[in-house]
Amino acid sequence: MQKILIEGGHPLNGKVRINGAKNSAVALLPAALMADSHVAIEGLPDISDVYTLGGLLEEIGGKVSWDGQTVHIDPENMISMPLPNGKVKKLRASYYFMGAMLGKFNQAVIGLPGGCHLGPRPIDQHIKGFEALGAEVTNEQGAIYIRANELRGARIYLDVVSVGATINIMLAAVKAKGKTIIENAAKEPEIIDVATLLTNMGANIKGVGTDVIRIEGVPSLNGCQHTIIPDRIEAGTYAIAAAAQGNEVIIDNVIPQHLESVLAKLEEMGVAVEQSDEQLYIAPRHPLKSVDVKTLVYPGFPTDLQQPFTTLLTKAENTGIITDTIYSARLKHIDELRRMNAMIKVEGGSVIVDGRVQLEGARVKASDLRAGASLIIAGLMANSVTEITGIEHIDRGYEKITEKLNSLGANVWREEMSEKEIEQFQNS
Ligand SMILES: CC(=O)N[C@H]1[C@@H](OP(=O)(O)OP(=O)(O)OC[C@H]2O[C@@H](n3ccc(=O)[nH]c3=O)[C@H](O)[C@@H]2O)O[C@H](CO)[C@@H](O)[C@@H]1O
Ligand SMILES: C=C(OP(=O)(O)O)C(=O)O
Repeated sequence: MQKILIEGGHPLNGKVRINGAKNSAVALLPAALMADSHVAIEGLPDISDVYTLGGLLEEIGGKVSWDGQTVHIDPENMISMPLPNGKVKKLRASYYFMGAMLGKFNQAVIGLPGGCHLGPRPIDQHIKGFEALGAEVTNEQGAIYIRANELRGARIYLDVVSVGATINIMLAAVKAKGKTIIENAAKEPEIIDVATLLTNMGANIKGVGTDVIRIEGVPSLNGCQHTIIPDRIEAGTYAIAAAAQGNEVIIDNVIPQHLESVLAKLEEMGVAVEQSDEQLYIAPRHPLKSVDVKTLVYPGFPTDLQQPFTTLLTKAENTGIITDTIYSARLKHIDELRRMNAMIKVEGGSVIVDGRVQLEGARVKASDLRAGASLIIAGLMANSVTEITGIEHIDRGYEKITEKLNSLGANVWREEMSEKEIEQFQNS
């Protein structure tokens, strides 16, 4: 088991390249199982979530191989097999095996997903969608059993705008007989990316990126080649790190439109932001102004950048307020930031962050992926060494984070934890 150490205070300069989007990758891989023949996906990020899902595809008989940046999936020998335990519990996106296997085999048995603990994360809207398509769904001892004689298109109104439910219903519906309409659908770029893959496989999907998605079922899906979109959350994390501790940072391989809400907030704080087709240039002008942030569904400010942004606000000149309307309990970073000298209060569902604080290095624990990102940024800003445990969460979503930060001038490294440290970590 390893920890990450950061000697803070070094200014960030230079260029960092962003990899393929985690939240696309984790849906593209299960989607690939629906094809009748070989699927190649280019640019998947080198992160543990991708390997976990690759392992699940292999468990059901798929052949998965890497050729540099491209992952090849041969689904010919895949079979309908229950996946109640093991890898499915390691991440959230294993729930996409529900929609994909239901769509392909008319049945699926999948353990309840793991992933970041952000407060309650129900999947009632996924289930509502599967049932509307004609499936019977039961929850037996922590696994979801889904069976259908035949899937038939349906009109489905999502009571909550959900990324996962939108993608899962899309997966289950692409081969269903007739027309499916998903209303109040989520509009995240990753949903468009998954729909692009499915369309390349022969699916008939219209309206992705709007809140009404129309799907005409097709009898079969062929293999194809697909290139993943860049990770807007990874790009946003580096943009926030650059605003906090940078001089001039260029973020390469990014779609700037995917980050408009975040870039607007950075500009409001006085950060110089320039955009070109595939790059962002970020240069902070201190002192940074305080801002208030409310997370919303896309194209609003993403909940996945709420925790990193909290860290940035500790450096602003006044008090900033962050309200997460998607996951109001996504707060596990706060006590850890307080250990680093941050002055943060939680009041009435909002996080109130005092600026003008010099963060200090401390021993802290990442309890979820973006809490980890917020602590890494705090470590870069702190005036001594920060030790972060729980880094398996960070490795779920950030490719080569220590190498990338060091290439920007940071001093970040990994160390093996001693037995005593592991014991303390496990008991904490
Ligand atoms: C693998 C992946 O893509 N993860 C992302 C995905 O998670 P995930 O797909 O799990 O998040 P959702 O968009 O589904 O959740 C949005 C909100 O809807 C609620 N909800 C969701 C489904 C449901 O059936 N019932 C229900 O009430 C959730 O509790 C939450 O409050 O979108 C989140 C919101 O942008 C991001 O933080 C996660 O990084
Ligand atoms: C919450 C996240 O991931 P997951 O949904 O996979 O837990 C995230 O990427 O910030």
